[in-house]
Amino acid sequence: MYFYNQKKLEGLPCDLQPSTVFAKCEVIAMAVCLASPCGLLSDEEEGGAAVFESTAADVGGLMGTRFLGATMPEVSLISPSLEPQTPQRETKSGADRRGSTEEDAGSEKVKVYLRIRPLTEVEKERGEQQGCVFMQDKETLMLKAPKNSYNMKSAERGVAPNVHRFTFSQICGPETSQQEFYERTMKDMVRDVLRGENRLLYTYGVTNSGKTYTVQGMGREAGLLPRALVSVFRKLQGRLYSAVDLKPVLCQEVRWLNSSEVRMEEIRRDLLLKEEASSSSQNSRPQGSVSVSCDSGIGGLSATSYTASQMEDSDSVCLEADGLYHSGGEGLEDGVRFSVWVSFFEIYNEFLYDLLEAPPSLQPRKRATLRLSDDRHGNPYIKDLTWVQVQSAEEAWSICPQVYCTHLNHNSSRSHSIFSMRILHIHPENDCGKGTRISELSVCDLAGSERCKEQRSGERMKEANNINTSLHTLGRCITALRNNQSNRSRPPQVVPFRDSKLTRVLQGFFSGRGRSCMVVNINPCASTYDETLQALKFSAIATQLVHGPSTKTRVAYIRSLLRENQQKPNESTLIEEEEEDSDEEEGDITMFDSEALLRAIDVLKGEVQRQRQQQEELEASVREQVCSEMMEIITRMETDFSETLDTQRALVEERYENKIENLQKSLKRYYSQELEERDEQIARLTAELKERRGSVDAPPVTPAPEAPPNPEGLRRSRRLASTSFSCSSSSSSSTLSLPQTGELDKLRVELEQCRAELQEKTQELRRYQGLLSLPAPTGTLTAAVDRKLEEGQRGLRQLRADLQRVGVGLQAAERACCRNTSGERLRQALGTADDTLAKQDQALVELQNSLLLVKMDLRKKTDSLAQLQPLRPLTAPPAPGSCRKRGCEGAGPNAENLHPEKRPFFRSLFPARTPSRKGPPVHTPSSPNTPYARALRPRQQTPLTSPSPLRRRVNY
Ligand SMILES: Nc1ncnc2c1ncn2[C@@H]1O[C@H](COP(=O)(O)OP(=O)(O)OP(=O)(O)O)[C@@H](O)[C@H]1O
Repeated sequence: MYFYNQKKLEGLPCDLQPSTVFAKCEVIAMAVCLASPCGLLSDEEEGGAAVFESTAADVGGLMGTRFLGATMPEVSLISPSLEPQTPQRETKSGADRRGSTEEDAGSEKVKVYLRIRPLTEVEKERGEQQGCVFMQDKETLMLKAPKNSYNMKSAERGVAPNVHRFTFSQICGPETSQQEFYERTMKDMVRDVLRGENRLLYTYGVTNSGKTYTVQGMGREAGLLPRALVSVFRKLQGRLYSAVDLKPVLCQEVRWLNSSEVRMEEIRRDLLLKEEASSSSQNSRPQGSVSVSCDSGIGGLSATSYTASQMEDSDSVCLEADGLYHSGGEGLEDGVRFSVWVSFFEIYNEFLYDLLEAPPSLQPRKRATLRLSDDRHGNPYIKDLTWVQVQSAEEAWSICPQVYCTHLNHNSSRSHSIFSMRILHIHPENDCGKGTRISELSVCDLAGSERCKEQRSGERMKEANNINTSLHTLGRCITALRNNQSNRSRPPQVVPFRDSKLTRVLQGFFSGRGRSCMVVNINPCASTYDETLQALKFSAIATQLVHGPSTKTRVAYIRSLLRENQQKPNESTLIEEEEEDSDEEEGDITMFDSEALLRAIDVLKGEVQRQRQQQEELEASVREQVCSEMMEIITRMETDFSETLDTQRALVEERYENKIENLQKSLKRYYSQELEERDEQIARLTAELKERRGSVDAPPVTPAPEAPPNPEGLRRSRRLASTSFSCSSSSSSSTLSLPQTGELDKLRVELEQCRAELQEKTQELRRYQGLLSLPAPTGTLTAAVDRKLEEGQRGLRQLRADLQRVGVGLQAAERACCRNTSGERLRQALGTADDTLAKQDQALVELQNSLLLVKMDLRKKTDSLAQLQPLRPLTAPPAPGSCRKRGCEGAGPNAENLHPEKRPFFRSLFPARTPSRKGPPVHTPSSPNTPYARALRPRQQTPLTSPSPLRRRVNY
């Protein structure tokens, strides 16, 4: 939003792409900061200033501070060059650079000088200096924010650094004299101007920083301008063109004046000089010999009646003679005569005023404004600006200081004032001024930046706004120029010269028609620290500017263009002539006639056309190439994608097939185990039941010697193996049921044996009963036992039927499991099987209970028999294989304490036949080895467990 608004302010398009926006950020940030010369230092500006500083020091710094959220550097650094200056480069700024001003054109940085003025007496008394300005070395200045400054407040909030470092081409401290400063700054410029170059020097600084002192001077300390004038005229001594018939017009053209015009020019000059002389004498008379305000202090310059001592002093402030002067015009073109013309105007509230228009006494009350126009080459010039030919430095100064005084009194440096000196280089053979070259030296004293908030009245506020607007525009122009220079790969940015009068007037010096140099004035007072800081930031951009190509470069370029166009014979002669000229002397664009320039333009047009066509062809081929490459990439991507998709699909399918298979296997295994367990359980129960039933008739048996190895594991492994091999076919059910059927048959046979044995025993028992003539209760007991046995047999039959049903159900479940893995159906089948098994369990439990009851009855019966034993007649021979022979000592009193299930069934049933020998029961060959007895032996060791839950669901 911030940038959007700024762009609207700047008139930039708002539909920029993000990348473009970021590219523009730097410019905008700088523009925002450059708006600060108004002195309105808000907190936001301080934040923006930090952005600016980082930008100036390092292009990446902008993102670093503002956008990437990097921490604020403690010290900001602003340098004229992005790269550190090498010592080689520094040494070049000396005498070596003289005479080679153009050799590195296009790469040399714009010179920015800093001048720190000393404190005045008043300021010293006020205790102004608080150590906020340090000269680190001749090129580096350190600023440290004083306590009450805005900058310090911002620094305390962490939004701006409180120490700033600026680097300049050269820093001149308070002790630097006017002469020294002139030599460092203006001397070379004067030399270049006399050689035909255009030069601009402009001073910038806050109010009361010493700009006027630097340009004009004070008292006997002459400033840069009077020194430059003196230097020029001394160097041109004896070479001046005294006639007034050649006059500079438009931007940089010369016009031949007719006699009446010459006369008019002479009258104007006389009037100005006379007026100046009279005003000076008026000024001097009441003030006596002390003419401070208008006195240049330079010997020979002032036309006013100075005292003798002043003149002497003035003479002593003589400019140091340079090489050109000593050689009596050495370095100047031979035979060329020079005509010097001066103009002076100001830009006040964005209006141009001619300060040489007419003597003040002749001026109407309301001053006329001047208009800016463009010549046929598009160069701006001030229409109707007064140019006065001067024959000496005194004449030039006699006009200008007078106007300076007026100007100062009138506007008090609230305008930008520009003094220009045009030197016509007149060749004696050139008729009517043809081929006359013009060079120009301009000195611009920019208005000081001021705080708008201190300008309470409307007029002052307007002045300050206009000053700041023009300075802001100057800053934008410099920024745009710098961007164009530093980023040649991008299309050039439009430099907004037309946005203010000041930049439009100075445009030529920034766009190749000459060179500029900036002088920054500061005062070391703590009270103006914030304004000083802003002024330095403003100047920091200028330090990064590079001089544009000089006029000579342009001339050479035009010549090269014309050389390309040599096909036409008549043109070649012309070019030869021009080449001869060029060998002779380099000139500026005015040396070409219009035909040659038009031809050059045609060549350029053709070149533009050719390049455009080339670009179009290149673009078309690039587009085609990009399209085909993109298509290739897209096709490759499609293929890769479909391949990946197929692979993924196959993988997923395989994974799920494996999962299903595993699930089926695990289900099969689970239900096979379940079936096996059930089978075994049923078999065990059946066997137990048979054994129980058999034991009713069987004689007491000795405990089984050692239980045979549990066939359960073998059976299970056998069944598992058969299950795994038999897979899901129905054959698995037959495989499972075959051994079961055989066993059942076997059991049935054994059961029949047991039954027969039981019947035999029953008969024997009845015989005994008959012998004993037992009372009724015994018969009742026997009947109860019989009844119970019958019940047990019924239960057994029932159990068998149930078992068959369960087997069928389980087989059906097995088939369902293997055929269809549908969980629901499987669960239903399992539920049914579970129910059946539960019922069977219940029936078994009931059967067990019945057996227990039978056992209890039998025990009672046995007890009764034991009581009746002494009453039995000894005549009766013992039956073969009776209990007496088998021995049942272990079933004595100890046996009574055992659990009914754990006591030997037949021993408890027939205790009378238990052998009397002690020790563990021994399995004798005579012991009955019925299936029931065999089944009973392991049961005696392993009591029947309660029915386990039949269902263990698999969680999946
Ligand atoms: N280098 C210097 N040596 C001694 N005194 C100086 C120097 N520079 C400036 N001064 C003094 O500082 C005061 C202010 O200078 P000056 O009037 O030139 O400032 P300014 O920037 O032109 O102000 P304004 O913008 O208001 O015109 C003057 O009294 C001047 O004599």
